[in-house]
Amino acid sequence: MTEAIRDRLRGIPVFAHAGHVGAEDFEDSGLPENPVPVVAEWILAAHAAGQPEPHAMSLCTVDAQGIPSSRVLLVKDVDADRLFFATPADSRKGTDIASNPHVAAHFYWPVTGRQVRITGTASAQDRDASERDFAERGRGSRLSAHLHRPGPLPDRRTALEEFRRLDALHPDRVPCPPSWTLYAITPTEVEFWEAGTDRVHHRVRYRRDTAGDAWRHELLWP
Ligand SMILES: Cc1cc2nc3c(=O)[nH]c(=O)nc-3n(C[C@H](O)[C@H](O)[C@H](O)COP(=O)(O)O)c2cc1C
Repeated sequence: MTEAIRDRLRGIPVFAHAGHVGAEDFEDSGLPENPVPVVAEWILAAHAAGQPEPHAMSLCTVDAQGIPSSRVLLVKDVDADRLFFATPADSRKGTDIASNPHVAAHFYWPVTGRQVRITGTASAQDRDASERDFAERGRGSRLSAHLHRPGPLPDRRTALEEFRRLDALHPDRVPCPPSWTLYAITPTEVEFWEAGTDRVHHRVRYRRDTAGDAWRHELLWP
């Protein structure tokens, strides 16, 4: 008889690769006032430690009926206050954000044993910013952005044929689809979590006060 799934799952090691990249330093060197640039630092630290796609985050949106859904997206930029991602505005996530801007984002980097959870609001950026983002994508990504269509796909061959048709149609410049949109997430809460020895993990939560311009932080029990 094969080993029960339950036993197999419970036998998988956890935090085996956590590198403790600056684990103790994060608290001891004094916590920064603004957590947003630290998210970028943690992405880059995970990249340096060999984490594949360290800039991939899950993004949870909520539809007009209050039903949540999540998916993985790549972070395109981080500035002092915001994280940026790009997607079609008429996608499920884009439609959700249009009716409810509240989002949750999440990163987990096994190689550094860290996670970051973010809550905030998402807003569409202007056409110029969206077209600039599109222009910097690779040719394959630019072409495949034109494959985004509402409704079901009859079969996979249809998508491959359409990709070849678009490739021939746009031998040089690939136009930016009108729905392609750069979004900014403005966090109101950011929680940093780092695996600690003996499972005494580190947790620091930042929240913006009601005025929205000052960050406050506190340590949380593991
Ligand atoms: C690693 C990874 C990165 C992704 N990056 C993006 C992205 O930057 N933009 C995007 O629209 N979809 C991206 N996707 C696909 C999305 O996860 C999702 O399937 C798609 O956007 C449709 O989502 P929706 O139907 O909820 O709107 C990525 C998927 C993975 C696994």
